[in-house]
Amino acid sequence: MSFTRQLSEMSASELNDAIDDTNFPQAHIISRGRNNSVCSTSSTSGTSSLADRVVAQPEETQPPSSTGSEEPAPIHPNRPRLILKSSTSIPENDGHENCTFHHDLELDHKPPTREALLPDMARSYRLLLGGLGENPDRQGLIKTPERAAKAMLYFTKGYDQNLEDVLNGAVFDEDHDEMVVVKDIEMFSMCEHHLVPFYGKVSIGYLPCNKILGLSKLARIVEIFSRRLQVQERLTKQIAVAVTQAVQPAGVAVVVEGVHMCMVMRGVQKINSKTVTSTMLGVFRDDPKTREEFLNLVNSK
Ligand SMILES: Nc1nc2c(ncn2[C@@H]2O[C@H](COP(=O)(O)OP(=O)(O)OP(=O)(O)O)[C@@H](O)[C@H]2O)c(=O)[nH]1
Ligand SMILES: [Zn+2]
Repeated sequence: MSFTRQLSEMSASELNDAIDDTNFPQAHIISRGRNNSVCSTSSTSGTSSLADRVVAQPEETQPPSSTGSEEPAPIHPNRPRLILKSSTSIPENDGHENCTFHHDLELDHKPPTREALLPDMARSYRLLLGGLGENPDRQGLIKTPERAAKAMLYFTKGYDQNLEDVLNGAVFDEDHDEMVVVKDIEMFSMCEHHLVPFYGKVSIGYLPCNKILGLSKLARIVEIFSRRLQVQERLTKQIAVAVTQAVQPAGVAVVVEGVHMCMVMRGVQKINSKTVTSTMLGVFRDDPKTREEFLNLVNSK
């Protein structure tokens, strides 16, 4: 079973199940604003040494490895590698492992590509225009159904992507044991309740265990999961789980700050409110110093 398929199929509760109980995400509130992504590496010193901030787990409490003996021994034996539980609840591959659209939305049809959906989608938009009392045949609207269908496919193009392809092998063996943070990654997503956008920024940190990830791949992971119909909480968790699957680090931290247009343009109409969600796994959850170091880096100018 490919790890890509596991993630694409997971509901929020399945993601929770996949994360070892000791690493269940906690919520933190932060607020700040910056536009550009910044990659930071931080050295640990003095009282915040690596040994201090790692909470070593006794052998018997280690989460079971999904790959068994294939896991390389960590360079730092007292740093537990964060490994997802084997996803026994995930059904076996039925030959549609790349068809994440099918799996995420639990639809019956199995389109060979999502582009094949365009004609039906365009017809639906044409009906919608009629429903609005518009004339879909007037000059300005004649191509609108097709344009809107293409736009919607773009907004949800993450359904066409999978983690393995996106990583493209850019996982490197490296004896680096300090925190890596890529912050302020722009994010555009679609609220699954109202089909209107929410947007904002994502900050990701991880503590490597012998493996590092190509930096751009963190932003690409954000794209995989933000370009779908989403809720912010699930998006946050999926990003953290994907980073865990990619490099099995000692810990992963993800903070997402989002503005939901369903709360701005309609409904409660609160134009200044922001939603902040976080997922803290491994040492980021267990060790307050590590979490604080991450949040300081995320909040620094
Ligand atoms: N938890 C969560 N809720 C979301 C997200 N995006 C939208 N929502 C909420 O989904 C809820 C849907 O509530 P409903 O009462 O069914 O729909 P509604 O009548 O349009 O609700 P209002 O937005 O309050 O007008 C609203 O409270 C939205 O704010 C999200 O990413 N996470
Ligand atoms: Zn909404």
